[in-house]
Amino acid sequence: MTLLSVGHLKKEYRSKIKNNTVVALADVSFDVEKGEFIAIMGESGSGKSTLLNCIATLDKPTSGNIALNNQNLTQLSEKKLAAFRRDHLGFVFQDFNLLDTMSVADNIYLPLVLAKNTKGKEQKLNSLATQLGIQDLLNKYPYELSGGQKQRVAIGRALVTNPDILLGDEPTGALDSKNSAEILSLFEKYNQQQQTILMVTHSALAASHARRVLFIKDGKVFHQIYRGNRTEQEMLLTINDAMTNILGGIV
Ligand SMILES: Nc1ncnc2c1ncn2[C@@H]1O[C@H](COP(=O)(O)OP(=O)(O)OP(=O)(O)O)[C@@H](O)[C@H]1O
Repeated sequence: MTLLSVGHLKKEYRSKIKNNTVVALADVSFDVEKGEFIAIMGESGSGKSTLLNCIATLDKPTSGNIALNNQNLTQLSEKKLAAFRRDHLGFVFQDFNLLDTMSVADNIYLPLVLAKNTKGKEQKLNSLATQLGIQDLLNKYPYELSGGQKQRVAIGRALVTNPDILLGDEPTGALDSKNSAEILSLFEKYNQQQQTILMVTHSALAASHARRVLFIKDGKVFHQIYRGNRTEQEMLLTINDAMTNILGGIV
């Protein structure tokens, strides 16, 4: 079943000062099936974050369509978009974006509180905390945590509303290799439970955990690799080959 459909997406940024235009996305089209785990790769400036921000409804495309569950997001009002983000999307960022003035538990509760949907919140928190291995951190504050711990909390906050899709912008970008591996195996675990995930990354190693990798170049989807039956190691080699042969090795 198609969950997300991106059609002929174009995004131009106009510079008011220099009066020039940057085409961040020229013509991007792809579909995401429910339960997929997709990594988006491309060299710096290729438009990965722009694409993710348009899907996240944080940025407006110049033209084209984005539909989630057949609902066209490019036509929703600002007010409806805020509710849409809250109810349907989960976000994980490179720099965690936790609120330092709130405990770990309250950070995870926050999306439920904003949605006025706090029924059963303790049970949801406890279940996530067990899966994420953060039971002992719930009364701590984000500034007391390591990067890996912060990202596990951020995943809890992203998933507490059962979002249709989990969006990650370089979710392992600020982590060392051990913590990156832990976060990626959590992504894989949730994906095995049918959580749809779309993640932007520079890292071939991170992308090798995904089931499909899309390469963005010249503002378009230039190439894609399905993992199929490849092991992570085989997928990593395939991604590295693609980066060398197709993108010139500069992702
Ligand atoms: N708000 C903005 N105003 C003007 N130009 C922008 C803006 N945001 C992005 N751009 C330009 O759009 C292009 C794509 O940027 P984007 O951040 O999406 O790339 P990226 O692939 O995520 O890069 P990186 O990997 O370095 O984060 C770049 O040329 C960038 O300079």
